[in-house]
Amino acid sequence: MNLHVNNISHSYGKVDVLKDINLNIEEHQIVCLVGPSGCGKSTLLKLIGGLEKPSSGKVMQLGEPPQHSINPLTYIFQDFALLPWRSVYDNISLVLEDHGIAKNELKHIINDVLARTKLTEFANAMPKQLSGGMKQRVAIARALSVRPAVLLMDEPLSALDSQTSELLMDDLVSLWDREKFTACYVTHNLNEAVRLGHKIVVLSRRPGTIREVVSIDIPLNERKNHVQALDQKQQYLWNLMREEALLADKELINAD
Ligand SMILES: Nc1ncnc2c1ncn2[C@@H]1O[C@H](COP(=O)(O)OP(=O)(O)OP(=O)(O)O)[C@@H](O)[C@H]1O
Repeated sequence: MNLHVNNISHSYGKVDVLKDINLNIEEHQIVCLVGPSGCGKSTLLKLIGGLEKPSSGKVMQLGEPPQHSINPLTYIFQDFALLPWRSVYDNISLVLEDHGIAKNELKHIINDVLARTKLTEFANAMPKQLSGGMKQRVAIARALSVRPAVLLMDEPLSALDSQTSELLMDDLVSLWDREKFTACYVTHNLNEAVRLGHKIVVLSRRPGTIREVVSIDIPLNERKNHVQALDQKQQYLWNLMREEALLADKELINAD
């Protein structure tokens, strides 16, 4: 399934947040949204996920979601959003319950996503026993278990230290390699964007418009061997954003 963002503009009251956004999210691609603070990245993700309705324009779903998809547009949040009183296994089963899935099938789905995210031996652990990186892996496993058409990821690594983020980026790349998924990934971290994005959408300051869409053709699993090319892309992105990031930063300070 592809998503087409068709001429979306959005305001909160008198504040214009997004203006004339047109964007394609193609099946099996990871599209990263970057841009200065407050430019509307998370808002755009919410509009794409249907959590909010745009002031004008629409998001079109083209084609069918994967077979047996329980939740075609599935979120992964920065703060993991696990229930502390449920084990890893039960946090995943939570999103599958009440969908009429036979017990055996449910077990199969959960064991499969636990294996894919290397969590099998932690099935019975409670969230408080897990590191931040492990918690986010559980959140990723839970999201994959519902067979999403598009994963909507809002700064999923930003609560983690840099080494853990590195490991999780590797995990995301190998998950994508094994079974291609489609994702829209909000980040303020340009290193994440160049490591994970097939397409990187650079938004301007608020009201966010699309300044440029930068494509990276290097396969995800080869990117670590192309440090120089990625550094150049990252520098290019930063040059596009630098002045606006400085202005956005000042705006926040002035607003205090
Ligand atoms: N529910 C809301 N009601 C009113 N204003 C909102 C709401 N959500 C976001 N905003 C405002 O819309 C603007 C864009 O916010 P958004 O969180 O989408 O930006 P962002 O690019 O994700 O920011 P950041 O990089 O700082 O996380 C901000 O000025 C924010 O204060």
